[in-house]
Amino acid sequence: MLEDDKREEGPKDFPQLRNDTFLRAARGEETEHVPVWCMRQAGRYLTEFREFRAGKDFFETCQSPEACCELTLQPLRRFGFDAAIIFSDILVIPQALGMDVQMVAGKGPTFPEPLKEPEDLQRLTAKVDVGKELGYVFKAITLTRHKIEGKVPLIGFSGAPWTLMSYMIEGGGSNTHSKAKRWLYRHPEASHMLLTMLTDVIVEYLLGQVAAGAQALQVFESHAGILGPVHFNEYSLPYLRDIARRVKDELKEAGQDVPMIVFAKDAHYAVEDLSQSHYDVVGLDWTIDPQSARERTGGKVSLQGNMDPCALYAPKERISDIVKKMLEGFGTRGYIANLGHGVYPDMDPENVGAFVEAVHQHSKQMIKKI
Ligand SMILES: Cc1c2[nH]c(c1CCC(=O)O)Cc1[nH]c(c(CCC(=O)O)c1C)Cc1[nH]c(c(CCC(=O)O)c1C)Cc1[nH]c(c(C)c1CCC(=O)O)C2
Repeated sequence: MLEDDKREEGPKDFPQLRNDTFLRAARGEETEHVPVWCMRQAGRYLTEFREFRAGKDFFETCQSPEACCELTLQPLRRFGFDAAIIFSDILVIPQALGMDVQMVAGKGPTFPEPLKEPEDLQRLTAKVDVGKELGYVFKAITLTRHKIEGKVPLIGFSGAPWTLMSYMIEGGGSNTHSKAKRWLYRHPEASHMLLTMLTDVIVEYLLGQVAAGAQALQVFESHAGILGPVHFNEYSLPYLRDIARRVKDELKEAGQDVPMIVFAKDAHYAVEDLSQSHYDVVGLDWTIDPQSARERTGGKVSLQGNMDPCALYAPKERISDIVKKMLEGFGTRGYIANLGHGVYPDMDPENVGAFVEAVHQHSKQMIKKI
């Protein structure tokens, strides 16, 4: 028994993958149905999640591989998702850089001492030992890859540089992001310095996740929308590209091909550029029409998204109709169904289940007719 347990610890001898529709769709290959998963599929809308998290600190939960594994698996026990995303948070990177981040109930992530001026960059750890600081995420991924028993692929993720930079300067959520944008206008050099530092850590972090067992990677640029096209092109896109290129180059050398997804929320103006930024999949929020996204990306990449998370408040029959239209807009090839952002905490889990079933049912029928 002890030997078995020990064997389970390493990032090798993983159970064979039984459902690879998500990976095939990411590569633009044919599938029997359109794969589906939801951002924030592990979350407070599930009673079992709330029970498990009750009374525990959020980031302590993130630091426990066993807890992350359990929370990642919870939604798979309920719904027929075609992929799982490791339970963690994008803000573990600022923590690895030496910043204090707390999750405050009712307020969200909070940095007691955010970066105020360029001198504050000196407070950040210059050379982060990613294996040491974020090894708990790698352990969570390895453990989950074993416990998921090959049911579906496991997605690793990271926040993108600009989104992390904006949290580190704002100190938490913000409507205007004016403190972080002030840096872009007033301290462009220091901004690029910070974004470069973050990019270096993110590349190593994503590669570490793959070495630990992640079968796909998603990069969240959740705060893209606050940047206009000019700032996006200067402060987001080059770093997103650099991340994909460096991760892919490194993996190629090792003979590995791990699909990468970029999700730049509210960056509809950048969809063409994102489709040529070395990612396999472009994730979309609901503000962009599926058919026009297809036309604008010209079949160069797979697409993921993009039902309005609020559409899950609709009655189940209506959800089914909305899903059907979405599938018709995207087409069934090179497409991964998802919401345009995370599942909201007050969502009825049954409606999430209805979404998953509708994607499978309609897409199977559509593919049969082709
Ligand atoms: C911006 C961002 C964060 N974290 C993340 C993003 C990018 C995606 C996005 O745009 O939403 C990424 C994230 N956070 C979480 C995941 C886990 C995997 C999954 O999607 O199921 C992922 C992929 C767990 C989480 N991260 C968080 C929760 C909810 C809090 C809890 O469990 O107690 C979960 C399930 C907390 C969190 N963490 C963050 C916020 C804004 C919040 C919400 C705060 C609140 O609503 O109170 C930062």
